Amino acid sequence: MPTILGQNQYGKAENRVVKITRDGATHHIKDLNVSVALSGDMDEVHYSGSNANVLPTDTTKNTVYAFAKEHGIESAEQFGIHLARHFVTSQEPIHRARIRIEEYAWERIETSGEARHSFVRKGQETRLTQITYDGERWEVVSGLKDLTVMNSTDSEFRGYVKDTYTTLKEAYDRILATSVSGRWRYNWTEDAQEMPDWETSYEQTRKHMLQAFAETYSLSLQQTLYQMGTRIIDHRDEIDEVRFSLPNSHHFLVDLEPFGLENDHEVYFAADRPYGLIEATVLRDGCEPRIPVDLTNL
Ligand SMILES: O=c1[nH]c(=O)c2[nH]c(=O)[nH]c2[nH]1
Repeated sequence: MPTILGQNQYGKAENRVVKITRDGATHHIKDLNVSVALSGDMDEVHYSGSNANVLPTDTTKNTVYAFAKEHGIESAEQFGIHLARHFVTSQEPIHRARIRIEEYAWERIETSGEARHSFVRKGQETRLTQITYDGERWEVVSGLKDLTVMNSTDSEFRGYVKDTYTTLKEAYDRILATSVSGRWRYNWTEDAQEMPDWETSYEQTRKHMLQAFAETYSLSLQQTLYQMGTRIIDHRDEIDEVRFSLPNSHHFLVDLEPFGLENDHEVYFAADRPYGLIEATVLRDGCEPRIPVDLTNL
């Protein structure tokens, strides 16, 4: 049966680009997911396998990252227009470019200090609680999940163990990003104490967690986690135990040198997996750990 080629397009999908613009101590962030689809004179690559008209999808990816540096990201629309025009006008066989962009919104975490490089993703988190009562004892464990936060500086990771399989380069200034899953256990007992104001307790616990994340100069995510837990225990008398499960959402600096561009901690590739997973409980001294080790069981 003879066949003919119908509509076709190709390109690199879901290029996760994070652009940090540093204005002194105030950083600005643009976080995009950019998909490129090109079409034009592409019959031959399908019919005979000739790649003579094919700009590699790998190149379309590099272009996204290089343009983030060269032209900046003022808006997703402006960035998409730039890219689409580039592919169609610079490559004769390419007649049409479709650039799809998802943009993730970030809000600044306000802190008491001068630094303005900490952000929380908008509209993401889910608040949780679990209440257990056996006729005698109450246990209230509350928490949250999917609270995504980022520090665009003030994070290092170095001085770690190096064995035969270690290739990781020491980081002196990296992005620290995570999606917080946390649970905290209340010490409330019916007879002994007035009931906490649960709404205020949640708001304040969340606030201390975010501020500790923002204000800790991080030597590891483990250290940041411990600071977040400690800040809660120190400020909230009604809480005896905090457990966190923190994925380390890796952001890799993109090598723009092959394009003659310097990347001074500006353009990052946001990887979704694999990720480090850092988990720990922080306890008020003398209290028993009761939050399960695996938070998915709660
Ligand atoms: O904060 C970190 N803690 C680690 O244990 C670790 N391991 C790693 O490869 N990167 C990091 N980062």
